[in-house]
Amino acid sequence: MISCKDLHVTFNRGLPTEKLALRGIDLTIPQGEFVTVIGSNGAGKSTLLNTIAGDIKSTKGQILFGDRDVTKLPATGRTADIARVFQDPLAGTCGDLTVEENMALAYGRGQRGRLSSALNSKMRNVFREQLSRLNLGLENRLESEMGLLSGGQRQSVSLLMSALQPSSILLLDEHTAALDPKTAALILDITSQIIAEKQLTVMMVTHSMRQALDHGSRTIMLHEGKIIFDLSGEERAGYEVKDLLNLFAQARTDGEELDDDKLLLGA
Ligand SMILES: Nc1ncnc2c1ncn2[C@@H]1O[C@H](COP(=O)(O)OP(=O)(O)OP(=O)(O)O)[C@@H](O)[C@H]1O
Repeated sequence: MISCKDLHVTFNRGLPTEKLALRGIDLTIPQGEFVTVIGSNGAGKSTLLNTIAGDIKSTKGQILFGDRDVTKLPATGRTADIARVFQDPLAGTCGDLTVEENMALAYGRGQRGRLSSALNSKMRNVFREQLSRLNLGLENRLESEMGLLSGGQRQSVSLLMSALQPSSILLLDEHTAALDPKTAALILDITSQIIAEKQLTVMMVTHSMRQALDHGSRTIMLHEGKIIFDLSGEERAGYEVKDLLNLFAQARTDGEELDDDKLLLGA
């Protein structure tokens, strides 16, 4: 479970460039729930994920994993709980290492205290089996340098690496945005399979309202550092993209319109 209580983040505090990026986020995600996160540019989506991961320090409020208060814990103290996949396929893997070496690093996280990062045939079999799920032929490229793979192939491996880790939380920050539509669909499919198999608690940021409604069981929308709606259950099941746009319009009492082309075009 992830709980954020009155979470605030201010960048450049006290400077003319001060920016209130999160303004009191109250959010509880039970273990095993898959939440999609939408919002216009600069709404605070990445800041929220990065603060939960410990890369950004909150200025006020609390973050709990289950009943454990992790607010003051640095990112390194949270890596056992969290797996992440980023928008940039280069961000989650090491280009100079081979596919199997990258996967061994993720696998090693789950086997602490053992000589698990030394590659052996059992591990290679696990990696081959995982990679064959992708139907990209990567099970035959264990010894290829990661840097030689395409963006989509690399993102697929990042995702499988998150499944090899022992973590219970998966944070996906627009992880299909840089991919072509066919590869993006494949990655989303594998994402859903991994989430279901591991019963992960998931936050997936997306600019596509359609994707946000089609995946997971709950959708939140951020705007100017606040959650402006939180949809789940039957209400969400009957929603279409136009309904999300209407909700956004209703939440903006000042009549402001959504002017994020990416969000709208990615409908
Ligand atoms: N390190 C930083 N220093 C100063 N301001 C920052 C920093 N990181 C983010 N911001 C600002 O905080 C606000 C929220 O940014 P954030 O990246 O979380 O938005 P986002 O919803 O992920 O947007 P996008 O969809 O464009 O990626 C923005 O105004 C952004 O410019």
